[in-house]
Amino acid sequence: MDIDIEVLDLLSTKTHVSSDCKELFHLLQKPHIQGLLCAHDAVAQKDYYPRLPDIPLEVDEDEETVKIVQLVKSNEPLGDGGVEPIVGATIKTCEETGKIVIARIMHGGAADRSGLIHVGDEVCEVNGISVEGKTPSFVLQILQNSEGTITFKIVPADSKSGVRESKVRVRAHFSYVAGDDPYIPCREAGLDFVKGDVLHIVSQDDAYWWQARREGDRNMRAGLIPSRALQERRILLERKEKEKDKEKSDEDNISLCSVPVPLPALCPRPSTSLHASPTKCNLQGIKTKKIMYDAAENDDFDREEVPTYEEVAKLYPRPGLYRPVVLIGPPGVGRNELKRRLMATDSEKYKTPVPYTSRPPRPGEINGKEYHFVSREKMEEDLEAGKFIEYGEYKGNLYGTNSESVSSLVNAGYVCLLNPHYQALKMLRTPQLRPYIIYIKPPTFEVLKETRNEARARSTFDENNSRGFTDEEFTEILHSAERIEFLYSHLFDEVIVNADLSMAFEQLVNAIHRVESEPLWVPASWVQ
Ligand SMILES: Nc1ncnc2c1ncn2[C@@H]1O[C@H](COP(=O)(O)OP(=O)(O)OP(=O)(O)O)[C@@H](O)[C@H]1O
Repeated sequence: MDIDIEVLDLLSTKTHVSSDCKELFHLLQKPHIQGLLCAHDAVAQKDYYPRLPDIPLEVDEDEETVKIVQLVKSNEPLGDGGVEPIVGATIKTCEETGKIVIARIMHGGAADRSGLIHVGDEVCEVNGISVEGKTPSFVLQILQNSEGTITFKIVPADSKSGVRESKVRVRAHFSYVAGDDPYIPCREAGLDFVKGDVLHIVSQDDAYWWQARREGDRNMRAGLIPSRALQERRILLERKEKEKDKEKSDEDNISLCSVPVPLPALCPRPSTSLHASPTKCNLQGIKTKKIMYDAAENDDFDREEVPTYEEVAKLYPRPGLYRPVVLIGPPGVGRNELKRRLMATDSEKYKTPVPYTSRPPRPGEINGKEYHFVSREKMEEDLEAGKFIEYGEYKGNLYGTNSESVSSLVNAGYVCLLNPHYQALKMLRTPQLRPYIIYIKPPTFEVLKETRNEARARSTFDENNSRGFTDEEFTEILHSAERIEFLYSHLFDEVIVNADLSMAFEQLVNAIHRVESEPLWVPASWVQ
């Protein structure tokens, strides 16, 4: 800084200076250059807080194996079972030797950034106080009572497992609050996240506690999260508990009232499916009613997957090759309306595949326009061969969407729009199709009723009459929504609440634009 002033003085006295000198004169007066020079001087003169004490010279016996490390106390964890955060590491008593050792280094924390402390290092002294034979809480007490820098005397672990950062990214399928977790070894070291967050897993060394950062988070320090194995165990345990509670309450109910009281049917349920997945073949504005699927609700507790984390990677958009857009939602929520509007904006961009049916064509129907008409035998053969991404039976006829119809639209450069029954989701979510799944969610009962009645919306529950929705049907939409969310919310890429139709449509257009133009997270297996 002194030199800066000197140079400025010198230049200011000159009357004729070159353009370079003028520029230098100008630059040296800039506040950020002066700030930089001041910072340089402060570091060079060790003029900063806290001032590190001199390293003790009386290092004993085996100098080779002892390390003196000084760290500045900060708000990062050094704990054993949830004590005050201090330097970004946790300690424990080694079961074999009884000595205090470093149990875990938090990625990006002070200890990690120093590069001087490693897992397994033995802590001999803290601030000159021997901790031999002491407990971790004794060490923590010293740390809690100390100010500024902390000096550790450490015996390095024999084999320092070079902690290399993994590149794994996962999408969390559950939300986590470390503060509410009674099992986390150090609450302050935990990382909170919400369902859908993408996490960068930096260490999976511990079987139960991984270290992770939220993707895009500027905080360099990683936090502890439950490992997949731990979370799976928890979910299964929770489910068991719930089942037990349910059984118990059922037993109680039976003892109170031995005759089961049937619940009033909310709306007539149509026939049950031949196979799992249903289809909705409403194309190019042709309203053909086909509620034909499994109305049984036993899929509610039939979720064989335990959704914890899903490994993801970025998929970069490829010009001219668009990912199919799948609209999922409860029947009646407005998926067809949104799809219709989209196709109306640009019929040369958005297409929907023509479904197949074993039903004979009706007068005026053209093969390949409303449907591809095929024999039942042919359709059954193709179903058997797994050629359909969704299919079902309605009034004795088979209906379905052939996967080839989807891929030929995609390969021809169209944005392929699909609004299948939700049970078809798993079949659709493949590395070949790479769909972008948008869940169309109903708003609250009041808003649903108000918006639909205001717009004179037509009920989709009664194929024989054009009439408005009934209250029971609105309730049914919300009930189906709950089931879909329970079963499949971990598969949604995006959620759009269809309250105000034009707002929902705008969100849909924006979502499709994102899919076309931005790299997005997808299951890692899709990009390998
Ligand atoms: N946000 C909205 N506000 C008002 N009316 C809406 C809204 N969204 C959809 N509708 C109307 O609700 C009715 C049902 O919509 P649509 O046919 O799109 O339902 P769907 O989800 O395709 O149901 P299904 O799968 O049973 O055919 C239509 O009359 C549609 O215009």
